[in-house]
Amino acid sequence: MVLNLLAGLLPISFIVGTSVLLSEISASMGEGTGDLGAVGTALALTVGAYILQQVLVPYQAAVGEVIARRVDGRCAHRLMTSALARAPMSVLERENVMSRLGDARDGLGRRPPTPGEAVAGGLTLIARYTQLAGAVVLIGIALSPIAGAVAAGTALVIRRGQRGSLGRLGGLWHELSGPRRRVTYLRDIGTTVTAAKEFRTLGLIDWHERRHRADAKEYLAALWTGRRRILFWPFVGYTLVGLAGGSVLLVWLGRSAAGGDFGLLELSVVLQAALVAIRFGAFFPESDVQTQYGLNAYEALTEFEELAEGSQKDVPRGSLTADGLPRRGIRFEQVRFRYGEGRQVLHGLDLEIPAGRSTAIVGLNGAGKTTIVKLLTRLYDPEEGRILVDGEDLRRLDPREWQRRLAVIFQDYVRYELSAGANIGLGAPAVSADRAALLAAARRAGALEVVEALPAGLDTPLSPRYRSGRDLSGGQWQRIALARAFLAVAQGASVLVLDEPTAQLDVRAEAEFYDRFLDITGGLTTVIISHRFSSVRRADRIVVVEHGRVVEQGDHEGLLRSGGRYADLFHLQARRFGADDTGTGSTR
Ligand SMILES: Nc1ncnc2c1ncn2[C@@H]1O[C@H](COP(=O)(O)OP(=O)(O)OP(=O)(O)O)[C@@H](O)[C@H]1O
Repeated sequence: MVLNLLAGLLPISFIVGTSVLLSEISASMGEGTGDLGAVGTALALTVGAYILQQVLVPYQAAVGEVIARRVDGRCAHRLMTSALARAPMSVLERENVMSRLGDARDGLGRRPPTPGEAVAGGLTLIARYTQLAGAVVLIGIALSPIAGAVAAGTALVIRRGQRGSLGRLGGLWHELSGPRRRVTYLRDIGTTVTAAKEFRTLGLIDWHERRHRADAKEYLAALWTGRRRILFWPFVGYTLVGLAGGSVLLVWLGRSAAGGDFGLLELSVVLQAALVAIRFGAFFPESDVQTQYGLNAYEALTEFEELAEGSQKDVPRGSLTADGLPRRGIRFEQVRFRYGEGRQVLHGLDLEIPAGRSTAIVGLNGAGKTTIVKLLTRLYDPEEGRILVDGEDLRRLDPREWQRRLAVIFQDYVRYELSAGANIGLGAPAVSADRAALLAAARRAGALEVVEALPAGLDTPLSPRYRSGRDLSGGQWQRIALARAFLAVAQGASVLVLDEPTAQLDVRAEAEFYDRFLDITGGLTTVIISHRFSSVRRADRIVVVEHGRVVEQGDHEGLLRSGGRYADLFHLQARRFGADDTGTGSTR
């Protein structure tokens, strides 16, 4: 408050100082003799007020930053304690409460400027530099060209100091991105409803508070030490340059005026022009932060584009049509694959997926089942070996066309915060407005009763964050996702790939799903992935994957008879889940 009071009063002192200065000079000019003493006092008052004002501005900014951090910290703390610990869950899950919680969370996030703001801020520099050029010309004409050069030099040196320090600050910001992400993550997770459930039941609220506080302290300490290192001494240095240049100009001006070298008009012009030049050392709120940080985002964007596009060249983009494929089948031949520099996931995998039949891929966690789907969908390509579709290398097919032949539901499919209809419609955007098609797909997937129980049927938003929105249970979501896949099938996809399609269904729904599955998918090429052996026994072919290789394949009866890995795991799971292990009964 004191700083701000002073910041308000100093410009007034400055006005008084300059007015006294002008009147002293005009009086001395009227008398014909220059009273250097009176002019000097007025000049000292003016310059003093000006210097103090310049020095106060950074303090005002620094104290402002401390206040902002403390108030934000306090608000974030209040938000987190209410969300995590105090508000009853039933209240937290209400649409209007969630929406206010989201607004508060978003409002507390520090948003760096965008590249667009950098461009807009950069344009305002034209005004600043035009103003400087005009001021230099005026000083040059009214006082002397050398004084003009001093004004220009001083302005540019302090400007460079300001901008250079800000640039180095950008580097520090980048360096601290890891710790900053951790603090932001902890703050955000502390204000989400899902975390609130776990944090309460696991008793993590105190842990979270301590962790957030400690991480925030560590991050801010590093940020502020770095800032002081980067900003303080350069600021002192450049300010001294500014003061020296400014003082030279003002003293020169005072002497010339007092000596009667020029009149009131010139004095007023030069005084104001000199101040424009000196002010060039100040921080430009309309452009500096914007151009610095907005460009950080732009640099990250271009670097990302280079990396992404550079590596895109390595990915073959085939052009053969995938229309009607596969007619005979898909074959993985000696496929080897690893994610990035990680360990080998597929070790020479050979796999047949006959067209028009159902293939189940079973195996324990981490065996590589989902990886097979990612290769089949061309999200990745094999490191060695190849995948053939009717004998043609998958890499030679147009990838978009091939992907349209597939209807895939990944294990971690997305639960879109859109209406139930849109969630199903995303399976085939071309018919997403066709309600009959959506309902038919829902019926096929066993999702019709889920849709019908919703207050606005297909139009109900599937998120409690919207008015009259509803959340679904895990199993109900899975049926909606299945309906999405069936819509794609109805629109021409011929390979249906389901990764753990029943993982979240209850036992009865799972049994029902598999009992009906073969009937509703007759004639399609289907690939079902599961780690539950009993559920896929009716598939035409069962492939057992272990450590990235196919270790056994055949039908259920044959695999049981051979007494190998499938039989072992099937019996083990059957005993564990209480299922009838003769291969004919249903899950109890
Ligand atoms: N994006 C990835 N980056 C690095 N490694 C990965 C990635 N995805 C999977 N892996 C690794 O690849 C291996 C096989 O994973 P995959 O998801 O194919 O197994 P899975 O058989 O489908 O397992 P689950 O039954 O648990 O779903 C695992 O060891 C996993 O850690």
